Amino acid sequence: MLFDAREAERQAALDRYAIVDTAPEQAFDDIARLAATLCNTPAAAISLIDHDRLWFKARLGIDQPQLVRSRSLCGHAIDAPDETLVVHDLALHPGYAQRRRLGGQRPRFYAGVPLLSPEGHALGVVSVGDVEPRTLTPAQLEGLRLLTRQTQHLLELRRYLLEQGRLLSARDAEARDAEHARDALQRRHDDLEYTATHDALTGLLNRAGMTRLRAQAKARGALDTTRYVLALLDIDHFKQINDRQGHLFGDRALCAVADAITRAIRGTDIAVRYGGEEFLIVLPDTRLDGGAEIAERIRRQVEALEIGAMITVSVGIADGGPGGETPEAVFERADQALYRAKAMGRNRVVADDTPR
Ligand SMILES: Nc1nc2c(ncn2[C@@H]2O[C@H](COP(=O)(O)OP(=O)(O)OP(=O)(O)O)[C@@H](O)[C@H]2O)c(=O)[nH]1
Repeated sequence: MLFDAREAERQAALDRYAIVDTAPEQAFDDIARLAATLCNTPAAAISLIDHDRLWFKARLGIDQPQLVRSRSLCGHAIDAPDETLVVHDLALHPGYAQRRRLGGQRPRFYAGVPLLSPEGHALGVVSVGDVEPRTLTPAQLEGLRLLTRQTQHLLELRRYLLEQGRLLSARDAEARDAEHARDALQRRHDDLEYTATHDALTGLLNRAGMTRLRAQAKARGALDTTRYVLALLDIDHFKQINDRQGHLFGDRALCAVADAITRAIRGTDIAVRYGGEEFLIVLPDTRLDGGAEIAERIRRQVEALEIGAMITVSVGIADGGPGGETPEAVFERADQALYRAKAMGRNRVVADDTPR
């Protein structure tokens, strides 16, 4: 039971390196070659004890990529993790059931240094082997131990780099999530801003949108430095249309008028659904006669609409420009002109002619 718990901890320690069944790596291969050169043996290996097998991270002169754990010599690493095991002649130790083949021959000589984790768990063995019985000099044994220590450092470095890679990708994922959240928030903000500043029925700017636009320096500049025309457009007898044709038809008529306005103006002009059936059109860089032409074009287009009932509009226009009058005063004059258009019988454009 105690053994099971210790073995589980040992296996968990090995698993943290995520190294078993990975591809060969030059640094580990180099250490195995150094061990073979140092000890003058035809075989050397860096092996890891994984569940019921011994898996070679690096091997030189060994035919199989892994061994059955119970038939390997690795048990010594677990039984005596601080000791180097040297078996001068395996043939004299029938207990060591050696199935491993070294270049097709049976191994006779084995020396292995346990490979430990910083907490002292036996992860595997750095070993050398030969097909002849033999021994190692004290210097060779010491060298093998030093190479084992280097392997431990290499394992730690490898685990550290893996961990850093994992942390980096986690941070990248977090940054991506934050960016998505920011984008979603921005989209939500844009949606709310659009909803707040646009009329849901016609898609034109609403009064709040117009106010927001007026507050923008660019729009203020356009009205302060160039001549412009304000047009106030009102659908005639709209109450009657609603009463006779129903509210849904009334809504359709409002959309059709908004479309007619949008079709008649330029991209730099501004159309606003100002009230229920009242629209404000701002025509920057325009003189009164030009504004009257555009207003007349809209009026004709509305008159020509074929939506099931005749619709007409009355339009009052006034011009403004740099210096003197505020846009509010120009608006007031356009409103007066609209009033006169209504009074003169509707379905017409009236330009403000107040002497100034
Ligand atoms: N269907 C619909 N009707 C609206 C909407 N907003 C305002 N109205 C209606 O528009 C009508 C406006 O009526 P009035 O202000 O009396 O003006 P009018 O009937 O157009 O008369 P004149 O402007 O004098 O030609 C009212 O009946 C409102 O209920 C809307 O979004 N949809």
